[in-house]
Amino acid sequence: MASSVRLDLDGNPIKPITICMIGAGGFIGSHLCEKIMAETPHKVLALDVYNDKIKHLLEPDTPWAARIQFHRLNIKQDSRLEGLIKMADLTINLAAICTPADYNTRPLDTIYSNFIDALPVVKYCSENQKRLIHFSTCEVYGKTIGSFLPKDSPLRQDPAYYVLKEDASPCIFGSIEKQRWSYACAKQLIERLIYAEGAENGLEFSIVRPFNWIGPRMDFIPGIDGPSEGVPRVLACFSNNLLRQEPLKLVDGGQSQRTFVYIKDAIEAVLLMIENPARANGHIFNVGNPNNEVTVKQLAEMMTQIYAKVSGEPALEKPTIDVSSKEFYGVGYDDSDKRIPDMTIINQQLGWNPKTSLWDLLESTLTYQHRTYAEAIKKAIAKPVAS
Ligand SMILES: NC(=O)c1ccc[n+]([C@@H]2O[C@H](COP(=O)([O-])OP(=O)(O)OC[C@H]3O[C@@H](n4cnc5c(N)ncnc54)[C@H](O)[C@@H]3O)[C@@H](O)[C@H]2O)c1
Ligand SMILES: O=c1ccn([C@@H]2O[C@H](COP(=O)(O)OP(=O)(O)O[C@H]3OC[C@](O)(CO)[C@H]3O)[C@@H](O)[C@H]2O)c(=O)[nH]1
Repeated sequence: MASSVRLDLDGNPIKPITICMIGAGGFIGSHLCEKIMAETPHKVLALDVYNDKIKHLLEPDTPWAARIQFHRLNIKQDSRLEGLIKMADLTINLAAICTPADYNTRPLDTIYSNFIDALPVVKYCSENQKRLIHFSTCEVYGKTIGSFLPKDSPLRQDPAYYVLKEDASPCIFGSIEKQRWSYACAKQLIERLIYAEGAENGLEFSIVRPFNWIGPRMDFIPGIDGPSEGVPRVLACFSNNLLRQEPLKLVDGGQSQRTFVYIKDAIEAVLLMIENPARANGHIFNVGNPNNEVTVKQLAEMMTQIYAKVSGEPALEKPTIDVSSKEFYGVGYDDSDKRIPDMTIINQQLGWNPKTSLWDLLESTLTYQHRTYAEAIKKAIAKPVAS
């Protein structure tokens, strides 16, 4: 922990607080807990059904042992939830089903997880006058306005038709049978509910819209620390292919575009929100890196090149294959075409900017993936399958 007094962005000393972090055992939660333990005096009540990704933080002999407590609970059905929120000054809700392969195949679980299960959290924060930082998603923007223009329209090059602004862009989803949008729609409704609690009942809130945060500990590698048939998000899918020396699968040609931000940059933005309530309350924040835009095909090519460098293994002669979205995700899949975050609000309120280039963040992440999984994959491949 830093020994000097921490100051907020307005030069005031920051008082140590207690944070109830729901979903603390996930990808973002694990990095946020790490940062809070290493750099701040705050306490964390870490709630999740799993703790594998934060085990290293829960050892009794760490310098922060008295500041982190793990509570294994499912927020769907646990009477301890309100008490834990009451014990804290701030609640951060990260809990969600948030892998696209689930949105069209498990739409009910997706909607319950992202809307119904989040309701009591909002209610307890509002009733007990506790501050809430809620994790939404960039998917609430859906498709860009530009995607509806003719392919050759010059307006497609105009940022007004594709840059996504918290307070101006519309939310454009596909039809109801495109169940891909069940997640975005549930997240949109919980955002509206939180906003209304702020307007009508004075709830102090901030909403975070992450734009493809990536880095170590994201999701799982199928058959190693997750189900063999499971489909994680693209970073883990491509890592799995590279580790197994298989071609990377490009869904519908990999033409969709994404901006990727390094988890460690993004966590800095969340810490600024935590420690600057007067600047963060009442705002919705895009958190992404507009400079790191690629098509999914370009991402696959970059990851192939970087993995060859960090592993010392030569790249495949044919590193990618095309697969239809119906084959890969099933019926009801649809996609966001392009996601560039407007950075005005986070810049104005918190002075935050991302630092890490896509190349650098992939190099450190793939070094981690290789170090963590290469041996286990080799063993799994060598093991004869039981007949
Ligand atoms: N990673 C990104 O780029 C990204 C992008 C957009 C939105 N988000 C949002 O950020 C949040 C965190 O995402 P992540 O990438 O860390 O995902 P994650 O799946 O790694 O983490 C979510 C955690 O919530 C826990 N959880 C889920 N349901 C729960 C329940 N009922 N009770 C207790 N714990 C429960 C899970 O066990 C998991 O550990 C989610 O709300 C997600 O929608 C993330
Ligand atoms: O093997 C694969 C896996 C995926 N794709 C394509 O890559 C694009 C990105 O996919 P992914 O990271 O899995 O998810 P999305 O960006 O579409 O959605 C996420 O964004 C934020 C969040 O809310 C939470 O993380 C989530 O919904 C996409 O075009 C896939 O089709 C691929 O080609 N090959």
